[in-house]
Amino acid sequence: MAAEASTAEREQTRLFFVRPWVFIRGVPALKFLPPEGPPEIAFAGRSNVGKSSLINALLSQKGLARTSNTPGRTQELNYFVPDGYSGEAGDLPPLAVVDMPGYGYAKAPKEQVDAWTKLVFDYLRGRSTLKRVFVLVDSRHGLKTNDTEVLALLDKAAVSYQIVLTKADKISALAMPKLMDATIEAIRKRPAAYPQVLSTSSEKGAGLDDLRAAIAALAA
Ligand SMILES: Nc1nc2c(ncn2[C@@H]2O[C@H](COP(=O)(O)OP(=O)(O)OP(=O)(O)O)[C@@H](O)[C@H]2O)c(=O)[nH]1
Ligand SMILES: [Mg+2]
Repeated sequence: MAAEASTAEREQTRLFFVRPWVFIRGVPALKFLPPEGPPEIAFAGRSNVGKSSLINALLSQKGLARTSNTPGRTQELNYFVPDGYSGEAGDLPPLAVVDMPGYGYAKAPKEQVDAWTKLVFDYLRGRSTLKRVFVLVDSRHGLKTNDTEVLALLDKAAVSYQIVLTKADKISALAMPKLMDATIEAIRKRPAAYPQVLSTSSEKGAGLDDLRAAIAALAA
């Protein structure tokens, strides 16, 4: 259960998310990253878990991040910032949100999968301004081996991460508490894991306010 937020905290969160956000840059390789400076948060997870959909739902902007039924939709590190900032040196936003290519998609050509995986892993372990990685896990599947590999990498690099169980509307109300308990147990001893696990549905809007509050707190 999230701690009760004060009225001031709730107002800060609302103001943060009420403004429009814009796409500023797609990064196909690390040398194209924007200058390091503002705090960044990233959405990582297996292909098709709902990373781009969750960003759109959080920012209340359908179509901002491109989504698809077909895994492998997001192919670059896509940067989103509040409107009015270019993200260039001297015009840095209070926070950048990064949508990432998914990992674990076996059907794309091998060179492409290898390139995405390298990009994702290099970014996750090497970006000093990365405040937290939200590792999204499909509620129907739970943590898989390649998720655990990513968690191990983040533990090793000491990058804070938080698990978000996505597509909560796809499992029964009875199954969710069990999955939640199993997930909390699975991360209990992981050094860089944030102990609170969130569940969301981009489709139904569930869990979004808790995630927004977590993000606004990271930008403060
Ligand atoms: N029922 C339901 N479907 C969802 C939800 N979130 C995403 N989806 C669907 O899942 C599919 C994948 O969503 P995306 O947001 O494109 O997933 P992604 O993780 O960004 O995928 P890649 O960029 O390919 O790695 C789309 O068909 C979405 O409509 C949700 O909360 N509930
Ligand atoms: Mg995507």
